[in-house]
Amino acid sequence: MTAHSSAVDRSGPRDTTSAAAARDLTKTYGTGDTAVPALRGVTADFGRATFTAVMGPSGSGKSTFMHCLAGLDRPTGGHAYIGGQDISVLGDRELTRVRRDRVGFVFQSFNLLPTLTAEQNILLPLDLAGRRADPARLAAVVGSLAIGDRLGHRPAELSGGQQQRVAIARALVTEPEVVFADEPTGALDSHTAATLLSFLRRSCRELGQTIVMVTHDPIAASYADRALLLSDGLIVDELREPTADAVLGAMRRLAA
Ligand SMILES: Nc1ncnc2c1ncn2[C@@H]1O[C@H](COP(=O)(O)OP(=O)(O)OP(=O)(O)O)[C@@H](O)[C@H]1O
Repeated sequence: MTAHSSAVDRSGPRDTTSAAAARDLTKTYGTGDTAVPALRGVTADFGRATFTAVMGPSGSGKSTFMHCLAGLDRPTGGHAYIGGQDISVLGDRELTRVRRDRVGFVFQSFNLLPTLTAEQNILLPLDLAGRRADPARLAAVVGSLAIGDRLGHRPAELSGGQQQRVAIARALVTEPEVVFADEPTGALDSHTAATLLSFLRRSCRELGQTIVMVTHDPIAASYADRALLLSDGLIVDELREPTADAVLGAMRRLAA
């Protein structure tokens, strides 16, 4: 069975236009007495051009969920789909290609290469894939992130917020099916974080980018279209157009 045909079998996402999807995803670390069930059957759809925040208490499985969905880690059971393709059945080389060509990543620590300029960092994933940048896409991403006047600078010459904007541009320029962001504002002050979250929201609206963001911060989650709440390896709540207060209330109910 090819990876493509497996995406339309009965266990596949009902809505094959989803940018990403999870079906009954499970992940257990370790075995026997030391086994830790980090995901216990997570099903979710991430529609195209939507911005979802994944929230939950520490240890609830947020990072594990993102890693399994993005092909950074392998689930123990269930299926993860990127653009309708079941990535849980892929071999290592195919999975590497999916991560390189179809997924973008933004991490708390920016992960820029210090010896490269901002522009070289942004174009690095395309260079590694032997692809050329679509000039219109590059201009749209750079314009949306307002970093046009910083392209010749190296990371050390940029503020934290500017570095994270470069990292977001690097994630967006390949036109990935989905961008996964893990605590993208965790290392930034609140004002810089707000600017960055506005950029993420705009990239969703203006560039049609699908974004899945793991965060602890109810204010960060309020920039998303939807917040999924994880607890003990399961999705236990979903908030549409979440406000920071609504997210805080849902988190408090969870803690209680
Ligand atoms: N490599 C690992 N080996 C063993 N257990 C792990 C591993 N990674 C995560 N876990 C466990 O799996 C559970 C979920 O962890 P995960 O990091 O996904 O949670 P999280 O919600 O992202 O937490 P945090 O908000 O603290 O980052 C926790 O109980 C954690 O201790």
